[in-house]
Amino acid sequence: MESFGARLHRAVTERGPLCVGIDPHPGLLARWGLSDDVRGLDRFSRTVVEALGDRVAVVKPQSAFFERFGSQGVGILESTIRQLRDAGSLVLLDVKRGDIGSTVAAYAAAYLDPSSPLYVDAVTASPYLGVGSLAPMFELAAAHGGGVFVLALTSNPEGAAVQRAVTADGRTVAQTVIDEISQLNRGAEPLGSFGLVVGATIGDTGHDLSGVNGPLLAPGLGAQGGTAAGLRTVFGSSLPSVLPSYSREVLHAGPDTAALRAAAERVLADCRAALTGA
Ligand SMILES: O=c1ccn([C@@H]2O[C@H](COP(=O)(O)O)[C@@H](O)[C@H]2O)c(=O)[nH]1
Repeated sequence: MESFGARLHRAVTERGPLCVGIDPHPGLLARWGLSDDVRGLDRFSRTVVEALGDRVAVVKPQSAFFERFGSQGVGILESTIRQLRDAGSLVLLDVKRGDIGSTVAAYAAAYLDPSSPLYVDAVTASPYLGVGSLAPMFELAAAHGGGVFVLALTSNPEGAAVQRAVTADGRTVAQTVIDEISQLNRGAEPLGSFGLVVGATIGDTGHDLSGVNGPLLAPGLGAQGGTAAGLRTVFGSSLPSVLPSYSREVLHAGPDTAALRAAAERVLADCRAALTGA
């Protein structure tokens, strides 16, 4: 079974370092001339898949925007996941799950077991019940070639108070998360399957990401004020592991598929330049 890290490495090599989110905000549905209901949600998601599914390395549906329509919305999420897989992009479900270990095992079964209707390539997870509580997710991901991206230093301003608090051993909470994920990726080639979420908005915080050996998902670009040029300040020598993530910045260009593709190409060019220094 090929690992998620290896599959991600290949996707980024072939398609470029870019993740685009599917975030059907009510305002975006209106901007696209769509109704704020399941029909609008379905049209929105299909349009993004049609425009980007065959060219972007990773697509990240934001589960919240599907869940708000109940079971029908979750049904559309399931079909969006299938369409993305058929189109060839990796699917990272942004669902930020976390709980006691026995419940995490059920979340793992929901998203990382190939027999589940919501099976995806990778999920986002919250470490605030302890990184160890996520072990069932890490185990199922490893067994089936999946990935898990754990929140470390999030893009929102409120995150710092918790994530940068200093623990008894002098490390920040975020650094303890970073170090535990680094352990999981030890020796993995070409890239570990366990990633971290580090916002593109946070500036230079002095955290040590050098040992992660896994993907660093960088949301916060565009609408939240982060810039491709600023990635160097946030990630320093870890830039080659960064997977930049945009949602509204690209989605604002829709519903025209050519315009969505052009927006994705523009941000990808910015990111390539920022990540390679070219
Ligand atoms: O630290 C984080 C973690 C996750 N997100 C999610 O990414 C997208 C960002 O959307 P934009 O429109 O590009 O701002 C969204 O789904 C967030 O829930 C994040 O922003 N920051």
